[in-house]
Amino acid sequence: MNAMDATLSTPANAAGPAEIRFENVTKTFGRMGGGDLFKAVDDLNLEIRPGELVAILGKTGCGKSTMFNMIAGLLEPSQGKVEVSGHNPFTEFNWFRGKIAIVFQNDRLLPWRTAIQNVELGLEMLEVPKAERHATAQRWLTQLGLGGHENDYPHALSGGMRQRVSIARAFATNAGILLCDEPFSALDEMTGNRLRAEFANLVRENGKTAVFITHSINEALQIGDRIVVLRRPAKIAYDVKLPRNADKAVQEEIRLKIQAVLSE
Ligand SMILES: Nc1ncnc2c1ncn2[C@@H]1O[C@H](COP(=O)(O)OP(=O)(O)OP(=O)(O)O)[C@@H](O)[C@H]1O
Repeated sequence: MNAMDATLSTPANAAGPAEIRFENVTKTFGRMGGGDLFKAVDDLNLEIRPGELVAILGKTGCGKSTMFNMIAGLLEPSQGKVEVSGHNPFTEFNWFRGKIAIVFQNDRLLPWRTAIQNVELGLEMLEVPKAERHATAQRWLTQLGLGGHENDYPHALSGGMRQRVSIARAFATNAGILLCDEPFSALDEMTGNRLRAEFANLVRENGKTAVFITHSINEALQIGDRIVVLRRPAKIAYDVKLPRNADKAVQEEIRLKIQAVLSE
């Protein structure tokens, strides 16, 4: 199978209407002190289906975070439309409570709360009763291999363990959509590889839709059902669906194509 064929294969769990949709989206920013508007996203069209794990790859400053922030409802498009589950994430911010979870590069744990209290945080905000949120947090910490560390404070945990806590926190809220901004890039290679594989399995087993921002072609190949490469300002330069367990030759072909697109 060549990369061309790979674009035709759809992940088995990706179906139905788009969960995340960018329709002719442009985002411009005003420069400090006036002057011309700066375009970070340029007439972007993108549809992500339920259950897809999409790696978004692009050079620094190509608008990945701007896209991410529009999905999360933190930024409004200057033109065009962003829809998530059929709703407008910017104007219907309250509707999205508990429906989107974010995992950042930095674990963003609260240092004065234990691991389990950090996982419970999102559930507290959703007003889940105490006993239920405790049991849910416990279950996700155990699932992430942190049984026995529930009462440890973040400073007592390694970087990989802290990122496990933040992943447990994201899954515990039961949000259907996960937004991940380079969550493993600050970890050493072995820890990152292990956690990346576990994370991808959890996303698939739990039927989540995930958008995963990365700078790394290897990471995108390892994790994505689909890889979207952006040019600057953000516009799709290449969009490929990866067959599950793609063989080395297919991966290599896709890697070369991504390298070529990124060097344009
Ligand atoms: N609030 C803002 N005001 C002005 N310019 C901004 C703002 N936010 C982002 N930009 C600019 O828009 C462009 C895209 O930024 P963005 O952070 O989305 O890129 P990125 O692909 O996530 O970058 P990186 O890979 O370095 O994280 C950059 O040139 C950035 O300087």
